[in-house]
Amino acid sequence: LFVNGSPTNSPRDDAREQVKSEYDYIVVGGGTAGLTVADRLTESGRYTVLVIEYGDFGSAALPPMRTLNNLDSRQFNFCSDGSRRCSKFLQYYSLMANPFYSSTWNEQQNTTCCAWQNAWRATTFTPPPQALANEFDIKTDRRFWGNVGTKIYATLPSFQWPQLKTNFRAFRDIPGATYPPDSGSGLPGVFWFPSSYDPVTITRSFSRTGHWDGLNRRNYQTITGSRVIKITFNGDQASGVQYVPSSATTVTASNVKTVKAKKEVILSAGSIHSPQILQSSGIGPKSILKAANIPLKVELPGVGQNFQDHLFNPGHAFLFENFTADPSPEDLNDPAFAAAAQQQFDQNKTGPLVVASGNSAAFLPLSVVAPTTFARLVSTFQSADPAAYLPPNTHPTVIAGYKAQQAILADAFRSKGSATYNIQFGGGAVEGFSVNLRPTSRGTVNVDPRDPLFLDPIVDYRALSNPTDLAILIEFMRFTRRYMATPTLASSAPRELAPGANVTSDADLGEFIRGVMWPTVFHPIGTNAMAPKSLGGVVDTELRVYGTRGLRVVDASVIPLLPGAYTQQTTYAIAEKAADLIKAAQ
Ligand SMILES: Cc1cc2nc3c(=O)[nH]c(=O)nc-3n(C[C@H](O)[C@H](O)[C@H](O)COP(=O)(O)OP(=O)(O)OC[C@H]3O[C@@H](n4cnc5c(N)ncnc54)[C@H](O)[C@@H]3O)c2cc1C
Repeated sequence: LFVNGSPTNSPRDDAREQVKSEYDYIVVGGGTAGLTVADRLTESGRYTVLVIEYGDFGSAALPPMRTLNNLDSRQFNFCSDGSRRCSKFLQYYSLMANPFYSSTWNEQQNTTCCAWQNAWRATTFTPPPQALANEFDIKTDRRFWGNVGTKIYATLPSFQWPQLKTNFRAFRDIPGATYPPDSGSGLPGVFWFPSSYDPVTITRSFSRTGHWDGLNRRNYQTITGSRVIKITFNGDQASGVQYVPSSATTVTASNVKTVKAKKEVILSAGSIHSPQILQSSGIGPKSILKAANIPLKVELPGVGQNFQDHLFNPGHAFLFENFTADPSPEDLNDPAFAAAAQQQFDQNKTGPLVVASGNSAAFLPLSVVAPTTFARLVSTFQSADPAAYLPPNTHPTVIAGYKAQQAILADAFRSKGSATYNIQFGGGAVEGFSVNLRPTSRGTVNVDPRDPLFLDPIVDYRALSNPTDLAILIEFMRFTRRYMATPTLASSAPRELAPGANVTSDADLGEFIRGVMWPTVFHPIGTNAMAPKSLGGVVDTELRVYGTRGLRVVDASVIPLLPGAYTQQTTYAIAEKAADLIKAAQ
C-alpha cells in the first residue's frame, strides 16, 4: 500500500491492485485543479471517482518559511530548445506564498474562461493582527473574500520584516502608483497579499490539505506513483485511460493497466503534461503527431501551442547600503537568531518563520512604469504582423488566436486598471527583481518524437522571441531605478549591484537581461487554450475538448492569456467552475 502523509488524516491512497475496472470519472493528475475537482465530484456520494497522480500528495506539515527549501526533489527540469536557460516546473502544486490578486478579471470577462469570480472567492481569508496592520499600514477588506468555509486558506501573517514599511511607503513618491483597499480588490497598485496557509496550524494550505486530507469517501479513490500515458476512446467518446508505474520507462503487458470512465475523463496534469497526454492520444497538431508516429485521432492545431509564462529578471539587484532595519531576513543566517526564531515558531507559531516569501508587492500598469514610452511601444506591438514572431509554420488558427490576443494585450498595456510590472519585496538588504506579467512571446510544448510517452515533452519557451518583451523589461529596469531613487528610500542608500548604474543604453540593458532572465516563474499556461477552434482553441467554454465526447481539461493549461497575477488562484477558480459544469451535465 502507498501511504503518504500522516496516517491519521490521510484519506485513501490506494494500491494499484485496489483500482477497480471502472469509475464514473477518472481525474488525471492530483494537483491544484485535479484534487479540487475530485473533492467536489465525490461530495454527494453519488458518483465514483479515481484520481491517478504521477507523484505523491506532498507533505502537509511544513511551516511557511520552510516550503521554499523543499522543492527540488519534486521538480521536473525542462530545458528549452529556444532559450539557453533550463527551468523547473514543480512536479505538482504550489507550495508557497500566493498573491490572491488578479488585475485582469474585468478584461478577461468577455473573452476568456477566467472571470468566474464566485469560484475565485471560495477562499477563507484571515487578516493580520490589528497592531501589525496599523504598524505596517496593511489594508484589508473582508468583503473582497469569499469566506464560504473552504479549507483553502488565505492568511496574512502575524509578522513582517521592518524594512518593508519603507519599501511600501516609497511608492507614494511615484506618480500614478495607487494603494488599493485589498489585494483581492482586482485593482492594480501597491498592496499586501496573503499567503496560502492555515491560520491556526500555520502550515501550508494547498489542494491536498484543502481537498483531500480527511476525506474518507467510499466513492473516492486515489493512486499515486502512476503515470497516465494515453486516453482510450470508443469512437469519439473518451472511454478511459492507460497508466503505468511512474518508474516505468517502457510499456509492457504486465505494467500497463487500463481503467474505464463511465462518464468522463478529466485531464488535470498541468500545462506541460496535459498537452503531452492529448498529443500522445492522437489529439493535436497534425505535423507534430506525424513526426512522432502517433495516429491522428482529432486534428487540433492548438494543443501544446500558445505557451506562456511570466518573465523574471532576477539579476537587477540593489543593496541598501545604509540598512538599519532590525531584524531582517539576513539574520536567519545567524545560527543564534535562527534557533530563537525556530523556538518561537515551535512554541507560539509566531515570529519570522511565519513568513513565506513575502507579502508586499507592487503590481503596476505599464503607463505608470513607462509613462513617456508606453504608447509608442504598445502601438508597435499591436501593429506587428501576428505571425511575425510565432514559430515558423504556426497553424493559421493559432495565428488568428494570437491576433485576438494582440488586441486584448494592447488594451491591457494601455489600461490604468491592469498590471504589467510586478516587484515583490522580501524585506532584506537586497531588492529590485521584477516580473513581466504580460509576455507577448509564445512558446510550445510538444511530445518528444523519440519517445512521446516516456520522455518529457519538449518545452520551448521562446522567451523574448517577440521584441516587445525585451523592450518592456528594459523599461522595467529604468523604472526600478527611479523607484530606488525616490526621496523615501534615500535614507537606505540603495546602490545598484548589477548591472551597475553606468549601464544605461537599450543595447547594454538588453544584453544584461538576455544573460540573467528566467523564462518562467512557474506560471505556465495556455497550452490547451479555452477559445473558439477557429482561434486555436482546444476546449470550449465548458472545458470540453473539441472533436471528442466525455473529455475535459480543467487545469491551468486552459487559460488562454496570462492574467496580471500569479496563477494558483485562477486555477482553483477554474477547477471550482469545472466541477459545477461537470455536475450540471450529470
Ligand atoms: C515552485 C512553484 C511556486 C509557485 N508559486 C506560486 C505562487 O506563489 N502563487 C501562485 O499563484 N502560483 C504559484 N505557482 C503556480 C501554481 O502552483 C500553478 O499555477 C498551479 O499549481 C497549476 O495547477 P494545475 O492543476 O494546472 O497543475 P499542477 O498543480 O502542476 O497539477 C498537475 C498534476 O498532474 C500530475 N501529472 C503530470 N503528468 C501526469 C501523468 N502523466 N499522469 C498522472 N499525473 C500526472 C503532476 O504530478 C501534478 O500533480 C507556483 C508553482 C511552482 C511550481
